[in-house]
Amino acid sequence: MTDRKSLRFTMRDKRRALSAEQQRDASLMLAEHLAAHRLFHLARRIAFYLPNDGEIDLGYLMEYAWQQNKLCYLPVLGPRNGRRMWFLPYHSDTQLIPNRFGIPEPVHSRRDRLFSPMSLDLVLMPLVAFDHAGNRVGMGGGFYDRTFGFRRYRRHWQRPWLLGTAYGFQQVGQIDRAVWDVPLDGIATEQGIQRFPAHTPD
Ligand SMILES: Nc1nc2c(c(=O)[nH]1)N(C=O)[C@@H](CNc1ccc(C(=O)N[C@@H](CCC(=O)O)C(=O)O)cc1)CN2
Ligand SMILES: Nc1ncnc2c1ncn2[C@@H]1O[C@H](COP(=O)(O)OP(=O)(O)OP(=O)(O)O)[C@@H](O)[C@H]1O
Repeated sequence: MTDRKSLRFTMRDKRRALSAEQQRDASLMLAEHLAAHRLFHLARRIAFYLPNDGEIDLGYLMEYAWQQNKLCYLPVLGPRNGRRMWFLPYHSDTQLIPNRFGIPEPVHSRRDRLFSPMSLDLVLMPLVAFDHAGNRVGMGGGFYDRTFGFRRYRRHWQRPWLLGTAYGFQQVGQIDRAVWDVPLDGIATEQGIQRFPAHTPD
């Protein structure tokens, strides 16, 4: 097994092994950190995800975002060969259907894919492991990297801001950056938020 593969394996196991109480406590703490953060306040259109495979749950933060009249979005997978994602609005009455990985996503038609991921202000990105420099290992599909690849070429308009969300224990020593990896602007865990200032406005 390659390093990346075995890292995915151990971290995903660890994530799934958390008790319901540990998961809830961490999710609440994460929501408190993010709700108090400037990037969250400045953002109007925010991409969330529904937790899968033991991922840290953004549900509490999403409730708060709705109360604040922010627009919340969820990823939907594009055609199988493209491996790109689109983002669809998500309200409490949005109809969901499981995608090919069993993760619920908003029911939609092709026309709904007109909303560009470029129009988002803030993207909360699930991840499997991260390091001190903001390098990230995801589930291995390359979906986030492909969808937000344009951020690697944007010099002045640095949106959407890309914030990884994870449990603190998902931090590891060092992850090699692949050429297609999109650098994160920060990482939020139940322990707090780390920013990588080279990529964010001050
Ligand atoms: N909550 C959440 N939603 C998300 C993602 C995510 O990481 N988390 N994604 C981020 O990219 C996209 C989905 N990507 C995924 C990629 C792989 C697997 C997965 O479980 N793979 C299985 C084998 C898959 C199969 O062929 O059936 C595995 O590795 O065990 C799941 C989601 C979009 N939505
Ligand atoms: N922008 C891109 N263009 C072409 N191929 C890409 C791009 N981004 C990723 N890939 C391909 O996708 C595969 C998976 O990438 P990687 O292992 O970095 O996924 P990941 O970051 O763990 O997953 P995700 O982004 O879905 O969370 C890689 O083997 C790579 O070939």
